[in-house]
Amino acid sequence: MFGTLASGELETARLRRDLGFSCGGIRMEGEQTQKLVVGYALTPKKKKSFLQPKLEVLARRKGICFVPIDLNRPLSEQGPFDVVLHKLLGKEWQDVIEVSGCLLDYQQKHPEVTVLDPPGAIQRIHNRQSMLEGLADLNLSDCSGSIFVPKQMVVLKDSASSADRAVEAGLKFPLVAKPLWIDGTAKSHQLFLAYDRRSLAELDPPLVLQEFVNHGGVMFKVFVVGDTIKVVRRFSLPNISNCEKGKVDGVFQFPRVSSAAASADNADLDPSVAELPPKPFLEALAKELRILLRLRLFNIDMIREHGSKNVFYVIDINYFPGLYLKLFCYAKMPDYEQVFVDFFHDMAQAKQKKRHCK
Ligand SMILES: O=P(O)(O)O[C@@H]1[C@@H](OP(=O)(O)O)[C@H](OP(=O)(O)O)[C@H](O)[C@H](OP(=O)(O)O)[C@H]1OP(=O)(O)O
Ligand SMILES: Nc1ncnc2c1ncn2[C@@H]1O[C@H](COP(=O)(O)OP(=O)(O)O)[C@@H](O)[C@H]1O
Ligand SMILES: [Mg+2]
Ligand SMILES: [Mg+2]
Repeated sequence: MFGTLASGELETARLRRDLGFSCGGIRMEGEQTQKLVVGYALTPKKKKSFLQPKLEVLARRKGICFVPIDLNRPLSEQGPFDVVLHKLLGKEWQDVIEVSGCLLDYQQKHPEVTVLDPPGAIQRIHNRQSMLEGLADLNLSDCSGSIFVPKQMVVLKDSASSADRAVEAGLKFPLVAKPLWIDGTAKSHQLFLAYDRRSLAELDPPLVLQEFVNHGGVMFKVFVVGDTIKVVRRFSLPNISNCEKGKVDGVFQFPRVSSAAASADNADLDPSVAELPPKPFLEALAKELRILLRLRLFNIDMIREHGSKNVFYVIDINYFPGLYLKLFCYAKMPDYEQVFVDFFHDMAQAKQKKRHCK
């Protein structure tokens, strides 16, 4: 009956069968009455990776359903939605959000609809300077760790003169050069290591120049979905020794060393490098970040300063990242389907309570 389905698909097919689905059919048994309608505006790639059948099946059990938003029609003619979930980049969605005032009008007419997440808050982390603003001032003093952001400088034009400004700003080489804007294209992930000031002239602004922090070649990706936190280990750039700093000149592009395929969760690593950040610390950090960033769906890339116990640097923040890696048939964030269903279910409960209180 299930032919040669991959294990994940086999499990989903079984789920559908147990729930009374005909394979691929939509007959539903055992589903709750509809509790939450989530309208989504996602790229085809993101829809494919996020709306895995297992997520939809588990969601329907809780009365949560996902409905695609038609970008060619006004939002007000669609729905009604309880939640608008979006991650689109580029002009098409900006038109929906801002130019035609579509999403803003919709929000004003339907204040009860939750927009995940506010476009302005997402915009802030699409810029590698503003994404990290305010993090170093977070009040985490009574936790088992401390958080910093690497010293960095924005170069908007003429990277030749940036060398002097970088030295004046006290930045120490090597520097990681990152595109200032994140636009969902591969270009916004083209990063370089610059070992000396002369090599900066070869880089194309707008950029962020960020001090490289030795961290033992392992980084931590901390996923935040509402109140839930999950942390995974990924391989990262190795330390750069003083000897190498003295010998190497130039600028070098490096690949996406910490992508989902570079999981270090099962690697045998030096605990002083690979030990996960303390849970209370991550909980306190996520709580502060939800307030600072005004986001509920994001992840942060953190590195532990090499040789320290729990001195961490946040180097990247991503909005609602891809959660399922089709290539390896596994969720980048462990149990992401159940985490999201619980997240939306809690939202449905809160909305129901609010309606009853009126
Ligand atoms: O799809 P993927 O697997 O490349 O996921 C990207 C993430 O890669 P990773 O989780 O490290 O594998 C990627 O994470 P990094 O920036 O590489 O740390 C981003 O979250 C990216 O979203 P955006 O384009 O920056 O808004 C994510 O892209 P989207 O899935 O959001 O398009
Ligand atoms: N300041 C830094 N110090 C050390 N390594 C860094 C630094 N910034 C980035 N890296 C390395 O480059 C990788 C990608 O950087 P990141 O800022 O997360 O860009 P992206 O958004 O493309 O993931 C990180 O996972 C880490 O391996
Ligand atoms: Mg990153
Ligand atoms: Mg990123």
